[in-house]
Amino acid sequence: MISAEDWKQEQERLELVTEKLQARIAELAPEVEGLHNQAVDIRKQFWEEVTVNTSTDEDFEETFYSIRQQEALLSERERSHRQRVQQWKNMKRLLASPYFGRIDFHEDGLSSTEQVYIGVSSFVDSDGMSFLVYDWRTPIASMYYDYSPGAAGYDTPDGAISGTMKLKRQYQIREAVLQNVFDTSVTIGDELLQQVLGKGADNQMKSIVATIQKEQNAIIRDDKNRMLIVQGAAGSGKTSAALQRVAYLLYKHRERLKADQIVLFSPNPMFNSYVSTVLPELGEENMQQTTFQEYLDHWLGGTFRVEDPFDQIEYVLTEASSQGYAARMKGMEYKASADFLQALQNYAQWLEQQGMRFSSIRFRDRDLITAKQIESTFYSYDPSIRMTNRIIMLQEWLLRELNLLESKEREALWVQEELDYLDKDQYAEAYHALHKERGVFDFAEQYEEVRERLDGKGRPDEGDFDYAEREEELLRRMIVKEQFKPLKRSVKRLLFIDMAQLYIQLFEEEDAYKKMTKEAEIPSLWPEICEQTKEKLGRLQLFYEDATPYLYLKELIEGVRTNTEIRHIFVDEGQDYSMFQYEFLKKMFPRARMTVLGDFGQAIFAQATELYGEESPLIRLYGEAETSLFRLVRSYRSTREIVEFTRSLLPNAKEIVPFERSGRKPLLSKAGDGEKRAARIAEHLAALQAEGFASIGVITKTAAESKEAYDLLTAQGCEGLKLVTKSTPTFEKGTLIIPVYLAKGVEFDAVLIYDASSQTYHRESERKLFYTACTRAMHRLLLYAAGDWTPFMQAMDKSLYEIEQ
Ligand SMILES: Nc1ncnc2c1ncn2[C@@H]1O[C@H](COP(=O)(O)OP(=O)(O)OP(=O)(O)O)[C@@H](O)[C@H]1O
Repeated sequence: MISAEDWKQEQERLELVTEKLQARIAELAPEVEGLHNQAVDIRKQFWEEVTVNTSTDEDFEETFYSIRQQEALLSERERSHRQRVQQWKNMKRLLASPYFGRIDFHEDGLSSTEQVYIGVSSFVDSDGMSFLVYDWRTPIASMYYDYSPGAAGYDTPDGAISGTMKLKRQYQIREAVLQNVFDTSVTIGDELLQQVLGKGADNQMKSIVATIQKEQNAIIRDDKNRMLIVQGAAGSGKTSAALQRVAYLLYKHRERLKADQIVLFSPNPMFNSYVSTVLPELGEENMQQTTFQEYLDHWLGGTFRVEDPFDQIEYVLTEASSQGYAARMKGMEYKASADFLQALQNYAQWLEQQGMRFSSIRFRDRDLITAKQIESTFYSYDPSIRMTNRIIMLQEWLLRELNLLESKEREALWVQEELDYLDKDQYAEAYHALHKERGVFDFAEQYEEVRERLDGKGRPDEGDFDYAEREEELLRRMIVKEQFKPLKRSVKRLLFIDMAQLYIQLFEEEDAYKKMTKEAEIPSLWPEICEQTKEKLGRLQLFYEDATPYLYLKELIEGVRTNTEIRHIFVDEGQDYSMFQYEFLKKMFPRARMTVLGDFGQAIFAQATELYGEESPLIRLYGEAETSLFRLVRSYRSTREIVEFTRSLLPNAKEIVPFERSGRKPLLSKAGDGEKRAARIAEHLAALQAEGFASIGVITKTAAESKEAYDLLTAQGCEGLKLVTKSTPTFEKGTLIIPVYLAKGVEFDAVLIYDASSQTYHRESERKLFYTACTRAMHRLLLYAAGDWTPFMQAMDKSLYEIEQ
């Protein structure tokens, strides 16, 4: 706490700033309102002000300029209106809590010390010079996060500034009333952070600007490289850092970066809703949010039913005893590997010489252009021309061929028959269309007449012109054209490439595969992998592990449909993406920088990628020189007791440092099975709710287990339970029953592990799954089992938990 004198001064300053804010808001209000009306008026009057006259060229030009002028006026007004509205909104947001921090900084070489108050937005006094509040993203404010009192400094576009920080202070201000003031010496926020972290979980993530830690600040502000990779322990603030980073980038590059040029790839749709309020809370618009699955569906959904990662993981977790399991697992591993990536690149090269698969272009049960013809035309092109360019040449050739075939087709018998059978309506429709073309006839007629008069001689084809004949010809043309349309459309969409066969063709016996891929390594169980892959594709379905390689191959052949608008992509839970997916994102968004955040300790999907260290292939994506690497080891989410418990579940997690916040040790409860366990859980749920925990997660391994838990607990009289499935759209507060793979990235006040027995979690591959489930807990962790505890806990130091019999 600070001295009474200091408190008084702070209170006075807060009152002063509040008054000034109110004055500014009052000043802006009518202007904001007025500007809005003005803009609306201009829009309304737009066409009245503009005189549209196109009778002569000059009139046309005048009209054109008058429209342009009005447009410019309107857009200038709208821009200024937007700016004022933004300012006004910022002031309104500041009003309740104008700042959360202050540093007193004495810059070397200057005589005075500046008091720098820091808040979510800047507020400049009416002199236009003095900053009453600095935006947390300004360079000077970075010292608040990076230094303790003493020597300090910051970078500006004009160079580094150094000096001495004389004071560092934190504030809690609510509804413009000073609640708490802390002076901090060592790290910021310990006191404030304690309070923030001690609170209950919410169904929406919160911004952390008041308590950003130094190591997180480095991630937020790093703007050097093309690629930024963060490996961070569970609860170390990766998602939080990512979102504040978006806000920082939007501020730093506000002249050229807009929120819709940033895309966040989320682990599931529910996560989108979980993080969607952070940026608006900071006064920024939300970036675009999507999942990789949405993306796959967009490109492949028209052709295949693509399995989603949740069905894939359900298979992994529940089908161990089914036939073909080992091969499928091996296939998943291989299809996500760098080896397979290389094999596909080699395959695409091989296809440049031979082996392309095309589909014949068929029309009325016959081949118009055969696959063979297409293939030989393709391979007749100069082999030094790139594959994708040759495909374009081929496409153009096909369109030309189709035009020729179309005109020949007009004489076909079926056209005559169609003509004969045109019913009244069809004929009227055709006639109507014809009418438009008739203008051309009339013009030709007039032309001939004029020419005749000028030349003073008869028309050479006089008498020959048979209108009925021309009409029939036009009708024939229309009929054929209509029928050729879908053919041309499919050529434009490159459907003459038999992509499915091209992918299937890879899954041949070993020798063939090696030949096509420059001797790629072959995984064990290859024949079975081939069988499974072909069988699935045959049913127009794709395994999740095949979807990205398939799309990747498609792009190698057809060329990439790039998106050059996007400047930043963020990948959260980045350990769950394969190198294929990264290569793909890189190709898709050629002008974007990438931020990847993840935790290899939580890699639960088959396609996992190591993010950090020598093992990480991700560093090669843009090269070491273009990559910044960060590691976060302090965990903020859970109490010390929970972190100590969870970190001993993983062999390499000893380095994880808990934030000093204490709570109860995890509780292991042996309550028996089925109803007995449900009764015990129901008891615990009631007790936790009575203690005030509003967000509770009963975490299960699979969807089936979730359903079972839901039914048994409901039968015990538990009310208001929410069963979460992969199609649950939003994350809600309350008591959720949720499979662990859907709880990625989110957190609960209390977590109950529905079944922590050795029967449920025993395979080594399930260790990370179990770890992920336990690390969702902020304040309480309770685990249940009927028989033996999972082997992951058996070697654990007994002092790390309590037991309830
Ligand atoms: N500097 C901070 N100040 C206040 N709260 C913080 C800070 N850093 C992290 N937290 C809190 O810690 C919790 C975990 O943060 P977050 O979800 O960003 O971690 P994560 O690394 O993405 O976790 P996971 O890997 O488990 O998904 C959140 O409640 C977040 O608000």
